[in-house]
Amino acid sequence: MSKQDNLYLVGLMGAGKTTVGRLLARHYGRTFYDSDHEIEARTGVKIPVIFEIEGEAGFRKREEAMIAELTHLSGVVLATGGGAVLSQTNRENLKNNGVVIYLRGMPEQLYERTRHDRNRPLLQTENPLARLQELFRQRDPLYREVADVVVDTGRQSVSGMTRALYGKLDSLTRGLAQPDTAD
Ligand SMILES: Nc1ncnc2c1ncn2[C@@H]1O[C@H](COP(=O)(O)OP(=O)(O)OP(=O)(O)O)[C@@H](O)[C@H]1O
Ligand SMILES: O=C(O)C1=C[C@@H](O)[C@@H](O)[C@H](O)C1
Ligand SMILES: [Mg+2]
Repeated sequence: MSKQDNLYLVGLMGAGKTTVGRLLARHYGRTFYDSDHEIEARTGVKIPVIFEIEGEAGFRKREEAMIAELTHLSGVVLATGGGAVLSQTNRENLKNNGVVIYLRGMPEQLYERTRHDRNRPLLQTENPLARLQELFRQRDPLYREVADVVVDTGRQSVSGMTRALYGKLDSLTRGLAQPDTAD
């Protein structure tokens, strides 16, 4: 398996990893996985319940095992959980087995996108914007460390961002990608 066989998305909560990941998978004819969804499917409960029962540390263990499993597959687009890059093992698995795309959003914008959603336990605080700012400071260097491509989500729409990505990725994955040019 070579690095070009897979595409991995990293970035903070609300960056668009799941949304953009699905579109990339369809475009390149690859199988889409979302590590958060796989963990939920495997445990039969939502992520906030895992945090409640096992704490963040318990969730991170499950996440590490899941990322290891998913980065051993070939021909996939993988949307990772926002905190996956905290683990060095995950960072190595991601860097070694796929082209890593960092969807880079600013905390203020991510706050707007996530404020009505209750499924992100780390944002269930009095001041979720301050939490996103803190997470951005901690994690931006880690996302950059693993990334082959950095895309600022800025004010771009999902479709604008995905189109810009096709151009960058086609040169990185030349010969291996099988774009479905219909979208
Ligand atoms: N570029 C964008 N412009 C506007 N809205 C966006 C953009 N990207 C994502 N969104 C919206 O933001 C919300 C969060 O996106 P999404 O769930 O894909 O993020 P995520 O990175 O997978 O987050 P998490 O790490 O929490 O799983 C969704 O409602 C999505 O439609
Ligand atoms: O940023 C994070 O640490 C998280 C992001 C989500 O994708 C989930 O993996 C979980 O809510 C933790
Ligand atoms: Mg997601």
